[in-house]
Amino acid sequence: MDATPAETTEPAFRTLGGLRFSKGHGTGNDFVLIADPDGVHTIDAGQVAALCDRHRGIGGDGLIRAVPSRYLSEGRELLLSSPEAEWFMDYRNGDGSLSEMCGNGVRVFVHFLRAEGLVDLPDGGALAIGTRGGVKTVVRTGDSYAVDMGPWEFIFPGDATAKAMDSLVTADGLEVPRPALSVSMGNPHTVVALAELSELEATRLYTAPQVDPVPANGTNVEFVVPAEPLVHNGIGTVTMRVHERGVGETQSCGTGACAAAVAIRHWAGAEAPDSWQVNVPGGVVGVKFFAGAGGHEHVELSGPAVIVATGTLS
Ligand SMILES: N[C@@H](CCC[C@H](N)C(=O)O)C(=O)O
Repeated sequence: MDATPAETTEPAFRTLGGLRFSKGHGTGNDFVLIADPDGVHTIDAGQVAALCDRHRGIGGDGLIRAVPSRYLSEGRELLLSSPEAEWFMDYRNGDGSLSEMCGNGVRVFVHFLRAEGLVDLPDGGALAIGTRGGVKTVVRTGDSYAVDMGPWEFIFPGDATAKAMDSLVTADGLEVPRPALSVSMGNPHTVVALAELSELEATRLYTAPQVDPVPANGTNVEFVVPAEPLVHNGIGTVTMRVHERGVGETQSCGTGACAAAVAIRHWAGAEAPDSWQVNVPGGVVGVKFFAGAGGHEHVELSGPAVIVATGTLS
């Protein structure tokens, strides 16, 4: 019987051979990172999915290409009003789809730019980053980063102050559909409150939760349990699990943590604090609300960033 010679290179990687990559994460939300200072590496959706494959690729929840903003049409548009946003975070989900924003990703992105020697950011310094969700300013404290994520908004129209929910979510392990609130952080989120940690543990996220009505471009779904008591020393605490659009269940989601804090603060009413701790399976991130430019309330996300490896694609 003739033996078929074994392939030594995954087909999707062939045109990427020799490309350097890093692997990094923010509270367990992990990314393949590629520096493209000359704007020459087009990585298509199939290649992103192959690189992010956990069995046959490097493995990651998403892929981030670091490219000067001037090489992308979206970046050039941002440069008109924010010339300081020299670097653009070209983010893809693990299935190759685009998302407007990634909160853990932007922290890891800045850490990667530093590690590659592409920026010099002193402790306490700030860096403006172009993203498909607009320009985000990132402030460094050691190897932790705080990101001005900009304003939040409810996705579905209606009386914002009166509404407690605007959709229903069904997931394996939860007996009845649960009320939820859909919040945009540039990308879409639907936040479901559960009463007990045991319910959060019982929720199975191998398959995508069903959301009705679903936001126009799909949604990330966050399941959250408020701490008891909710507020301690002026800080609110919630525990969260997330099913991400274009990925599946992840260890953490920065924009999801912001959306979770928005929803829980809204449900808690006037006495709710502006500072939040969000516990996720991969660690802890901080969320703060503050008065931003133009009289809009902004959300700040803070947390660590880690680079674990660098290598070269075969
Ligand atoms: N994990 C990210 C969000 C990544 C994008 C998301 N899957 C989407 O499609 O919107 C984060 O940390 O914010």
